[in-house]
Amino acid sequence: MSSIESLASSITEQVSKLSSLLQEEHLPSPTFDEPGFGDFAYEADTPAGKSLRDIRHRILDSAQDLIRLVQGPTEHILTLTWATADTANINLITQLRIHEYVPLGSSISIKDLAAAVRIPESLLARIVRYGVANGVFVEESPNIIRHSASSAALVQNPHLTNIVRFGAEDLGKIMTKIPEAVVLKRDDPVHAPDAAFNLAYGTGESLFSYFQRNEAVNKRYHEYLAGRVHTPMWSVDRLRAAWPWGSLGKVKVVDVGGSSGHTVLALAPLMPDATFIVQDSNLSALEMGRRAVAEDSSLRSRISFEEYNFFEPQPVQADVYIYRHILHDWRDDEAVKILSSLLPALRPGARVFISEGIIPEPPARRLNTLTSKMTRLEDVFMLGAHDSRERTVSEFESLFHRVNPGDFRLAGVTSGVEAGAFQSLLEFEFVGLKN
Ligand SMILES: C[S@@+](CC[C@H](N)C(=O)[O-])C[C@H]1O[C@@H](n2cnc3c(N)ncnc32)[C@H](O)[C@@H]1O
Repeated sequence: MSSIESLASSITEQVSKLSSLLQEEHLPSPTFDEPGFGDFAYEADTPAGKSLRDIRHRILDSAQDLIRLVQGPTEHILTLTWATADTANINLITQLRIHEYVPLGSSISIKDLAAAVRIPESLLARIVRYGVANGVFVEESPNIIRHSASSAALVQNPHLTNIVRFGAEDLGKIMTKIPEAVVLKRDDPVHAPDAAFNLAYGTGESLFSYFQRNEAVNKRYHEYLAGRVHTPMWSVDRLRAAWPWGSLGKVKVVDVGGSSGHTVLALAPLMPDATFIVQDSNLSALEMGRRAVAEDSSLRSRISFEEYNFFEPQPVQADVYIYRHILHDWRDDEAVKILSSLLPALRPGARVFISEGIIPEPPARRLNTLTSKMTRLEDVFMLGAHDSRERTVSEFESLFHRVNPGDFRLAGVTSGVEAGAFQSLLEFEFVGLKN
C-alpha cells in the first residue's frame, strides 16, 4: 500500500539515480526553460538509454500517485472533468500558430504577438496565459512572453504540432461525442450511428471514406500518422528493435495499409536485400510516400507504392506481411475478412506481423504514465472513430483461428510497453491450408 512517505522516498532514490545517469551520459538535467528542451524519453535502445527510460517511468509512476494522494479524490475527479479545456487551449495555440510567432531565444510583447496572430490583444492574452498556467510559454515580465521548454518543443518538432493538430482537433471532436453515441446505441439502436465519428462529422460514411474525400482532414490524418513515429511511444525504433529483421535476407515485404510508408522507411535500412511494397487505398497518402522515397536514391529502387483495398484478394505473393495499426480499426468480422483476403497469396512459412497495442488481461490497474495508459487511450480512439477496439493476445489468436482453423501459428509476442512503446509485435506464421 503506497503512502505519501514511501512514495516520496522512492522518488528521492530514483531521482538520485536519474541525475547520476544524466551526468554519465553528458545530458543536461531537465528544466522548464526554453533551452531545457530535451526529452530523454527519446533515448535509444542502448543499455544507458533503457535505464533512463526505466527510471523515468518509475519516477512518473510514483510522482503521479503522490500527486493524487495529496490532491484527494475531489480534485482528482475535477482535474479529469476539466481536461477538455487543456485540449482546447493547445488546439487553439497550434491552430493560430502562436508558438511560431514567439521567437526562440528571445521574447515578444503580447501586443506584437496579437498583431502577428491577428486576433484582439485581450483575447490573445487570455489564450497565452492559460497556456502559461499549463507550462506552455512563460510570461517573463508583465505582457512579455517567451518560450518554455514545452512551447519551444512545438517549434522545434513539427511532427509534434501535426500530432496536436489531428489529436486535439479531430480526435478531440470525435471523443467528446462518444458519450452521446454510446447512449444513443443503448436507447435508440435503430437510429444510432455506427460511431461517435459520424456524430462529430455529421456523416453516415466511415472515417476512411469521409477522409478520402476531404483533403484538409485527410492531410492532417496522414501527417499525424507519419509524425507520431517520431515520438517515443510510437517510435519505429521500438519496432526495429522488436524483431531480428536483418536475418530475413532477400525477401519481399508488404506493408498492408502502410499509409505514406513510414514503417517501411524505418525497416528498409535494417534489411538491405529486401524489397518493399506499401499498399493503401488512400491515394494522397501513397503520393506523399512516393515523393518522400523519390528523394532517397538508396531506397528508391527497393520501395514501391500500390493502391490496394485490403478487403480484396491480396495480389502480391510475399514472404512478410505487416499490418501496423490496421486490425484495431475494424470490428472482429471485418478484421477476419481483412486477414482472409491474404489467403490466396500465402505460401507456407509466410509471416504475418501485427504491430499495435495489446490490451492486458484483467484486472485493470491504475496507469500513471502516458505510455502505460496509451493502449487504453488508443482503445478510446478506436471506439470513437470506428466503433472498434484494441485486443488481447488471445483475441488476436481467435481472429486468425476464424480465418481458417489451424492455418496460422502464433510464433511470438514482443511487448513494447516495457521498452516505452505502446505497440507490441505479434508474429504469426502461415503453416498451410488445412482444408
Ligand atoms: C491507422 S492507419 C495506419 C497506417 C500505418 N500502418 C501506421 O501504422 O501508421 C490505417 C491505414 O489503413 C488505410 N486503409 C483504410 N481502409 C483501407 C482499405 N480498405 N484498404 C487499404 N488500406 C486502407 C488508411 O488509409 C490508413 O493509411
